[in-house]
Amino acid sequence: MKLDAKAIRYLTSEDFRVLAACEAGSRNHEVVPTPLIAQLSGLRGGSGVNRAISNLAKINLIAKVKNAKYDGYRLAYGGLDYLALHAHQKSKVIYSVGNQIGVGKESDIIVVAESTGAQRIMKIHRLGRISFRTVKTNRDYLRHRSSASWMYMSRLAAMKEFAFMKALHENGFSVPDPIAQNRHTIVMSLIDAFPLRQISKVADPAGLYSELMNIILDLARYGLIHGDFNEFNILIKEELDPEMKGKELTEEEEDEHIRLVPVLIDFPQMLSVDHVNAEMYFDRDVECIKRYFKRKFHFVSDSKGPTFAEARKKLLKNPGKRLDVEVEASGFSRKMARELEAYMVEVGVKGDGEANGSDDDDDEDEDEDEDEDDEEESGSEAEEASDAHETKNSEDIDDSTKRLEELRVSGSAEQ
Ligand SMILES: Nc1ncnc2c1ncn2[C@@H]1O[C@H](COP(=O)(O)OP(=O)(O)OP(=O)(O)O)[C@@H](O)[C@H]1O
Repeated sequence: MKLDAKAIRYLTSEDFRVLAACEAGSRNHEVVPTPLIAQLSGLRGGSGVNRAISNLAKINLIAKVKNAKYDGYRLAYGGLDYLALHAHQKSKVIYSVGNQIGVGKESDIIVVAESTGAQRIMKIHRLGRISFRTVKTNRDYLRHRSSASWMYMSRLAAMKEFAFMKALHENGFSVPDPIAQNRHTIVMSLIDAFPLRQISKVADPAGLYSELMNIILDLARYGLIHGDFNEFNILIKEELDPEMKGKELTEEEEDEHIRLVPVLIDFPQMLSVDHVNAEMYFDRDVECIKRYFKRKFHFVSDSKGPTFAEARKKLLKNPGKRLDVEVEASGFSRKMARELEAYMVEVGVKGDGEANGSDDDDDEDEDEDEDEDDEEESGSEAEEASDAHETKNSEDIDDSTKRLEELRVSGSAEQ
C-alpha cells in the first residue's frame, strides 16, 4: 500500500479516464464490470479501454476480480492515490513527490513539492489498513458499500481533518497551513520540527506544560476537543525570540533565546464539547500530557490541570465562536461525523475502542523500559519510536529534496 509515484509519468490521459471510471463504478459495484468501465470512461472504441485496463492492472492500480456472475475490476489503493495525486498536480498543488517520512496506523506522510521546489506534506489517509474484516459488515454505515468503504472512510477522515485544520488555522491556532484536499489526501505546509516524543530535554518544562494545557483550554473555548492530544501529535518548533532575529549571537546566546513553539497536528478524531463523552475525551487529553511530562521530564505540576467544567465556563464567557458548528456547516456534516466515528470506535482507531486500548498498554510498557535509560539520556528516541509512529527527521527531508520524483504525466498537456 506504499505510494510509489514513479509510474504516474507513463500514464496517459486515457489511462486516467479509465481509472476514474473504475472509481466511479465502484461507488455502487463491488466489482466493476468491464463494459461499465468502458461506458463510464466515455472513450469510444474498445481497444483503447482494454489497453488502459491492462496497463493499470499491470502496475496494480486496479485489480481483476472474478465474480460469480461476471469478471470485472476493483480500484486498488494505489489507483486512488494516483487519482488524488493527478488532481493535485492538475491544480498545481503538487509538482513532485519525495520520501515517505511517517507511517501512522491510519496514514502515510509524504514530502511533496510545488513547482518552485517549496516543500509540503501530503497525508494519505488509509483507514482500511486496519482490515475491514474486523468490522461487522452488517453495520449501517457499511451496508451499501462494503468494498468501497475503505475509500469512503479514508475520504471522510481527510475531509474532516482538512475542515478542522482550516477552521483552526483561520482562528489563529498553531497548526500546519491547510493547502488542499482531494479524495483521501490532504496537502499542508511542512512543519520543520520534531514531535514532542523526540525531544529529550526541555529547559522549561513548566512553561511548555502550561502552554499545552492552554491549548487544550483554548480549543474547548472554541467548542472543540482534540481527542488524541499526545506526544506524537504535538510538533515542537524551535524559534528564536523575535527581538533577537538578525543579531549575531553565539551558540550559547542562541540557546538562551530559543522558544519552543508547539504545533498541533492530526485532526480526524476531533470532537465537539457537546459530544456525549466530551468530558472523558477532554480529561484523557489532559491526563495524557500530565503523564507524559511526569515520565519524560519528571515534571509534576502543582495544580491539578484544567477540568472540563473550567473549560465549559471559559466557553460560556466567549460565546459565538463555535468551530464545531462552523465545521459542520462547512460541509463535513453531522451524518459524516457519525459514520466516521462509528468506524473509528469499532476498529479502535485513535484513542477509541479495544484495539487501541491494547496499543496504549504496549506503549506504556515500552516507555517504562525507556524510563530506566532516561537518566543517561540516550538522545536516540527516534530509533526507539515504534514503527507505527515512524517520524520525521531533518535528514529524511533533506534527502527527500534531492530525490523528488517529478509528476509529469505524459498525457496531461492534453487535459
Ligand atoms: N505538516 C507536517 N509537517 C511535518 N511533519 C509532519 C506533518 N504532519 C505529520 N508529520 C509527521 O508525521 C507523523 C504522523 O502524522 P499524523 O499524526 O498526522 O499521522 P497519523 O496516521 O494520525 O499517525 P498516528 O495515528 O500513528 O498517530 C507525525 O508525528 C509527524 O512527525
